[in-house]
Amino acid sequence: MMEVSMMKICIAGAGAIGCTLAARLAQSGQSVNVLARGKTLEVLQQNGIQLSDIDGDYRVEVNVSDSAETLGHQDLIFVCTKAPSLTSMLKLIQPMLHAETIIIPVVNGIPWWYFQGIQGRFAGESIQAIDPQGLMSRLAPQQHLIGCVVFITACRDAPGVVTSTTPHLMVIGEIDHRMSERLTHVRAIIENAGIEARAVDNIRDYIWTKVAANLTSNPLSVVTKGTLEQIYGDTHLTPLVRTMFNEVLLTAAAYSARISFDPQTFMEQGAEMGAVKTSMLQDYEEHQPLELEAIGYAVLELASKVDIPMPATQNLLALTQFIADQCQP
Ligand SMILES: NC(=O)C1=CN([C@@H]2O[C@H](COP(=O)(O)OP(=O)(O)OC[C@H]3O[C@@H](n4cnc5c(N)ncnc54)[C@H](OP(=O)(O)O)[C@@H]3O)[C@@H](O)[C@H]2O)C=CC1
Ligand SMILES: CC(C)(CO)C(=O)C(=O)O
Repeated sequence: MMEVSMMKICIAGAGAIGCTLAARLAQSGQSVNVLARGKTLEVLQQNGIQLSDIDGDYRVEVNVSDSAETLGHQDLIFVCTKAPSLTSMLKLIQPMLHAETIIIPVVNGIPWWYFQGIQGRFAGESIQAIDPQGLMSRLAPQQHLIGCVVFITACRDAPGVVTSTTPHLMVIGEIDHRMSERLTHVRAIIENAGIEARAVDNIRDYIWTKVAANLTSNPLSVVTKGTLEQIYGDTHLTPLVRTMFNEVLLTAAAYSARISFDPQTFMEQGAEMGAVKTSMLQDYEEHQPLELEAIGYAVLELASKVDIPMPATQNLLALTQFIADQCQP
């Protein structure tokens, strides 16, 4: 393990991704604070975090609280909630911020800060689907943010107990595309925790890549209850998936994003992942809110700004929304 200088680190949200990160960071010698609640808070206080991943099994102690005031000022906060909980978590972490605090949202979908930190036609605009009042931008101002795309597959078996069966990769980038010293430092901290970490000057390209994957599989999985092998392999579904890929790739291209895969190869690899349920199908089955705004409606909004029609995606999102609404208590 190489030497990296210590930072005061907090994981805000102790679910599948949060526990994976917290355990790996704590295992690497970082002192990790965790902001958690309810049953997870109790379990973490009593037993710590139990993680099984491809490198082994860990049980780690972490300093955990449901009070940001108690945890105090932090240098680095990984916000690890589902997209619908992001605003409330950004409110909760306010007491932990100091002038130099870095906030890394580890959340799927188009981020609220998409038009911040860059020039161009839409510079500084809010995304209505995610942050209509600009509240998130006020709670987590641009200078605190580093963007992130997470390629970790993790499952919370029980509160504080997480299994992950794939290699870990996190891509991080400044939202204004600078290769800053703090970016290098954070990359080293993540890498030192045994998670492959890439520091990039084009984080939005990675965001589009991940959104394309999520948008073509997650909503359709809720409608069909299909697994990844069915969505990307069943000939009844693949024409629709291909059409949605084309729509999202055209939109990404209109924002000059370079996507690093071709749809055919991606679909073949997706089908090979087997009987995997998407996270959105899992949320649906657990009656949790779906990440439709960040993964779906935000993309439609971006498409309409540049006059790209996305009829197949739009129809599928409407269908998904209808099904999700039936399941609300
Ligand atoms: N899991 C995966 O394999 C992958 C996930 N992602 C993305 O990463 C993000 C995080 O996902 P994941 O870890 O799976 O989500 P989880 O639902 O497992 O975890 C979210 C955690 O946030 C906690 N939380 C939410 N609001 C609060 C709050 N106000 N106070 C305290 N805790 C709070 C939840 O607590 P509680 O349990 O009490 O509700 C939960 O423990 C999502 O955007 C997801 O799409 C990306 C790639 C893969
Ligand atoms: C497995 C994958 C890539 C499917 O979109 C995913 O990230 C999810 O389930 O949310």
